[in-house]
Amino acid sequence: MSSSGIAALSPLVDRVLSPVRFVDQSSPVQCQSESILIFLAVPGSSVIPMRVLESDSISSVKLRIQSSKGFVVKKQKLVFDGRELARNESRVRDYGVSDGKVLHLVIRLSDLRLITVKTACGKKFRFHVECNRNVGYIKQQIAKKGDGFVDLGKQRLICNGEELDDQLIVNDLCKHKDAVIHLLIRKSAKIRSRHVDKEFELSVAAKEEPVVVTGEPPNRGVEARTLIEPVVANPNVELSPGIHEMVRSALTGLEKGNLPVMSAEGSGGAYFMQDESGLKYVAVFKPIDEEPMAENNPRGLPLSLDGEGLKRGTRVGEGAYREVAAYVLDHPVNGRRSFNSDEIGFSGVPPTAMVRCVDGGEKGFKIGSFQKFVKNYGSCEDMGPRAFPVEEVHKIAVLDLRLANADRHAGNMLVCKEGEDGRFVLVPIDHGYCLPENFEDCTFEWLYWPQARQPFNSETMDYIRSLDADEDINLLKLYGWELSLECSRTLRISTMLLKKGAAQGLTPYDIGSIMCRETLKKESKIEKIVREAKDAVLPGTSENAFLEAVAEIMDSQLSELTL
Ligand SMILES: Nc1ncnc2c1ncn2[C@@H]1O[C@H](COP(=O)(O)OP(=O)(O)OP(=O)(O)O)[C@@H](O)[C@H]1O
Repeated sequence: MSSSGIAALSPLVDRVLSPVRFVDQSSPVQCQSESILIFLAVPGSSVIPMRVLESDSISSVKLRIQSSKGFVVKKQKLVFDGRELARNESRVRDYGVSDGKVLHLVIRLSDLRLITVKTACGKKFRFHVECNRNVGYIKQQIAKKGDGFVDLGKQRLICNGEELDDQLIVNDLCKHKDAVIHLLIRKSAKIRSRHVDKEFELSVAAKEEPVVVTGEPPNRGVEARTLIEPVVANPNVELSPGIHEMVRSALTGLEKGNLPVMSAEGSGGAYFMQDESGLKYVAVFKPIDEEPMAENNPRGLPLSLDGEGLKRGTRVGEGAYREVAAYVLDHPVNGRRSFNSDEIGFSGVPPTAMVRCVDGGEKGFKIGSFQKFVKNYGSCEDMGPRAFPVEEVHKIAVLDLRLANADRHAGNMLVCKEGEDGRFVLVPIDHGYCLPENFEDCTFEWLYWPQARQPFNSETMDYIRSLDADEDINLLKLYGWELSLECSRTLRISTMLLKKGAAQGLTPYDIGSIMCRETLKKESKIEKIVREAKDAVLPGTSENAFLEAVAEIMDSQLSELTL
């Protein structure tokens, strides 16, 4: 990768990222007038100006960020005006992005190290490097950023008495806690390096002294004094032994001093809780106050102005409830989810509960979802979908269709292996945006997979037939979450669509295509059905009568479709 591949996020930005394209000679004026200057805000650094065309697709903008800044497209999340620019094929202007606007870029936290170089005479400059850069690259940056005062050829980096090879990776430098690194320039100067939170600090000093580099991953929010307990709104709900065991194990881990480790991925705070041995993760804790656009979000996302979450029809601070709801509603094949059973659900959502975690912060505690950690081989983002068994894809499709999930991207399906033949098993995670108030942002990664075009098998059909949205709403109420009218309407309509569609022999693809918008601006078939039903009933009509109107319109649309 070229040297421009780093996030050189100094206040003096080297150059504006400008669009590279084949210009249509016949309409140069139009092309120019579309060009706008936007700014990328990246946590912990100054903004990056970027020139784009309003007609650029989101994927092409991400590609340009990748080629000039090095952040892999798959790991980027762009947020504008409180909304994730989730549809890669949509255009910049579709999301209302115009000249001078700021886009927030969320990337993997652990991928960056902020390097601060201080000279003996007080000169200071900073730059970022990614963990996968090597020592030679750091030297280049020091030479470049230091206005040539540190000649490339005269830099030497020493660790444990041995000169570091230029090929050594930054991540390996920070691997061992308390590693001591000397960076020598000519004979007399040296650079002191220190790993502070996610920063990796180097300071050039006149005489040599050993300094400490810690290789700790960034860790924020949850601190050493943390203790955990389940939160149950209804005293009659007895949590299952498996959930108690998960909490107990994380608690023992904390008591032993095994602190939560912040995940590098995701747009909210997610912490891996360790067991007593410190060798195993047992759970993932996602505090409410660190959700995207919540007050303590650690990924640099701004506060939501109107309380709406990153996806339309969701609320900031409700993500943890939705996570728990997805588990509670994931009924086992042979019956309903019951409080004190650990039976795995049809779709395999890992056991999830609400917990309260005492911490050293201002409030003294954090509340959030607590989900069993699932050992995995990566996510569906890391491999093509062809190898996944059809029923594995269908079980996730059923869950997403029932819950109108607005965040089923490939990174939210973990890939595991089972049995002696190493059969692939998919585990759905991250349900903070399920059961939205409307269908606007529903997107399903699996929709484009070949398995989605296969019919449901008989076991899945039986399961779908057994679903009952009213029962589900009552179950959630028992757990302490009374769904709003809008969210319960979503659950009722999506369950209705799944049941009716499956009964008519439609595939997950067919049903998913009714639920998801084809493009950002074009309403989906389900939205159209809901709109027509609203138009058809009189104001003040009961919810049941409204749902009957939805059912009637849905029936006629489905029969048109099957014809
Ligand atoms: N139950 C789990 N078992 C194992 N790993 C998990 C689990 N839940 C989450 N993770 C890991 O933690 C990371 C962050 O979690 P998650 O995706 O739920 O966070 P998020 O902030 O909601 O992300 P997103 O930006 O996708 O909405 C995931 O990428 C995944 O690697």
